[in-house]
Amino acid sequence: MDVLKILSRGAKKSASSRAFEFKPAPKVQNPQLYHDKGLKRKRDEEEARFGRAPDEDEGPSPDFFASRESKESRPAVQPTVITESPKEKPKPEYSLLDDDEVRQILRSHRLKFTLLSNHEDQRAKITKSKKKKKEVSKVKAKDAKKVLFPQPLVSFTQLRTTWKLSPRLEENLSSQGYRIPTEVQLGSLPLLIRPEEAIPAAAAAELGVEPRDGIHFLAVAPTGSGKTLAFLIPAINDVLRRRAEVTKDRVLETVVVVPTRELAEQITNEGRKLTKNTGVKVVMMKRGMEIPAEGQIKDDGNDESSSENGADSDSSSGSDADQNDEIKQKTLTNADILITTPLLLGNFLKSRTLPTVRSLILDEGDVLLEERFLDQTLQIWSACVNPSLRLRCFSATMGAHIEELISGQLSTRNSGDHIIPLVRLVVGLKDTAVPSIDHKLVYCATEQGKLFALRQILHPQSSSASVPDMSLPILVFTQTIERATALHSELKFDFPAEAGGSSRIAALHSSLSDSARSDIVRRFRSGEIWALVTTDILMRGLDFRGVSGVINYDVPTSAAAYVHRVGRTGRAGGQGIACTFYTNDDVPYLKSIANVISQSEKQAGKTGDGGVPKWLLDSLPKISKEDKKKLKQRGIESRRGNANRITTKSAWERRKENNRREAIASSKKKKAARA
Ligand SMILES: Nc1ncnc2c1ncn2[C@@H]1O[C@H](COP(=O)(O)OP(=O)(O)OP(=O)(O)O)[C@@H](O)[C@H]1O
Repeated sequence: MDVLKILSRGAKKSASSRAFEFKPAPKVQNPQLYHDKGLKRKRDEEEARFGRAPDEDEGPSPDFFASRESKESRPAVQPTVITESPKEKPKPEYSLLDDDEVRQILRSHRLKFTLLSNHEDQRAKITKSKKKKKEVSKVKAKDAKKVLFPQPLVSFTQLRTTWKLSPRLEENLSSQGYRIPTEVQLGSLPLLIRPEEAIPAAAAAELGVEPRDGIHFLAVAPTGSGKTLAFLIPAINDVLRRRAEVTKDRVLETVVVVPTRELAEQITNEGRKLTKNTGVKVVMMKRGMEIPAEGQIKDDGNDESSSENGADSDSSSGSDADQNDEIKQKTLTNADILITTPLLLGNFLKSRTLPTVRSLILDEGDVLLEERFLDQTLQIWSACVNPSLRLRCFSATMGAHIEELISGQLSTRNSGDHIIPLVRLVVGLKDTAVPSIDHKLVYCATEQGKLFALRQILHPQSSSASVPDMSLPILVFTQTIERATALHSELKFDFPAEAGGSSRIAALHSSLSDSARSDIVRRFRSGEIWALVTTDILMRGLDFRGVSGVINYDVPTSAAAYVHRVGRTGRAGGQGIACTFYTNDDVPYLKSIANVISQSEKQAGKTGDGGVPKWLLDSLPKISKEDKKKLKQRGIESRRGNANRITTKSAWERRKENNRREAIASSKKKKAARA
């Protein structure tokens, strides 16, 4: 093994490996996936036009978020109050893009908005007519008319000037280094912050919708395209806006549901950065936590966004305070925004309701509405009984059945004639594509061949045509916990002591304790761990900025799983490589993955055979629906309970080899020191 080669790819500086530098993630110049140069010029003009503060002679614009002093020193301004009657709606005091400009921007960024039906009668009509094949095309034609062209966000500065975002929130965004909105942010933010302005009145009237009371929203956008900010910014702004307009009391306003605790932790951290000095509190749901009933805890006026669980903040004086203390001892979550997994909140809820929640966000919504989480997600949804509840659902993949389920659920919640529109945004041409990265399919004759190929990637000794050149850190996905553990044991002693030894590799799966999982994620983020072996537990939503590559040691069990796994690299416009090993056992199931690769390359405008040669794509067999389902549930059958096939040597042999290696290294060191 070429130790020097390994060391030169080193990670975090440590006492033992001071000489090795962690290879930084490539700088992201532009977080957008789709933009053409012609349009960029156009957008620069837009930025010049909208990215400035309003001129004085334009008159003051209403500012709900201005500090008390500045509000007092200004002449009284009538805020843009959302009035009851649509006729009385005041005109916005800023100019918006005209229809042609909007269409041009949306098209060139490949953003498509559709108004979906969530009205019982309409849905019934569509279902009925879908049965009659002849009428399907009519329905499609009718649907095509429901394309929307809402105002896009041309720059983050425009959030403040045009969309009246809280200045503190805007400051926090800016201090985090966000400059240019990504496509999904460009499309969603105006619509989620001020739908009544983002959808032109004429278009709303033509489509028969009234966005004044908000919209339900479904967004499908590539992995790593910034969906988290697209839902967090409006959620935080809603809290600030309510505090400025209605009441300062802290109530649980938004619930964000995500499939794993790692993702909950990540979103909570992101939320806390954005809410710094705003007084908005983002809390991650933990075991044993309770949510206070409305009015149980009064707002203490502190900025608690940095406290761990909300139970340890100072309280106000008097009897309320005593009562609060008592309640807080039971670790109540005194939160504005709660981030949770379905199980944690579901366990707390039982038959309770969440009457104050106005916004339910399902991040990775498709998986939350699939069999595994469906009951708990619907339980949470039903507990959100506030008539103003708005659903926001985000993912990189979204099957048609999930959209059906959402619109069906919404139609059962409609009350009277007042129907809240359901808008879908799709970024890119197809959701089953990851255009931002290089995809490689690598054939291995045997399971041992996979191990050999992985070792070649981890420790390149000679250039090999069969495996791509990948730099560390990498994520390695296996099919089961047993296989992740076995692969980790196999590779544990591969890194020499000078490079940090076995501490450079770890395995993360659901059998570990919460604290062990958090610790591994932390060490992987910091660059201490160079190769993380895991299961599908880490495939969704996790944002490890430095990850330069993903290896599918075991083939993913669906096209969606492929999209999410490989999407852990090449994020925010960065580059990455995804390498998928396959053996003869995988060939019958490879078609859907090969299709994703081919689709991704098409979207990225790549020509040639690239990751999947045409002959392979054409020759792969199609898989039946039944087999697809079975594969998703159980994985490749021959790999189940067969973790031992991963190893080539016994643990005893590996340990012996490692000891010998370490002894040689230390004697070399001693010799060098003596010389
Ligand atoms: N406007 C922006 N400019 C630069 N970087 C951004 C921008 N928006 C988000 N990012 C960064 O992009 C990365 C990916 O964002 P995020 O995790 O929200 O992606 P995602 O779309 O939710 O991905 P996934 O589908 O995998 O969950 C993060 O590191 C985030 O900080």
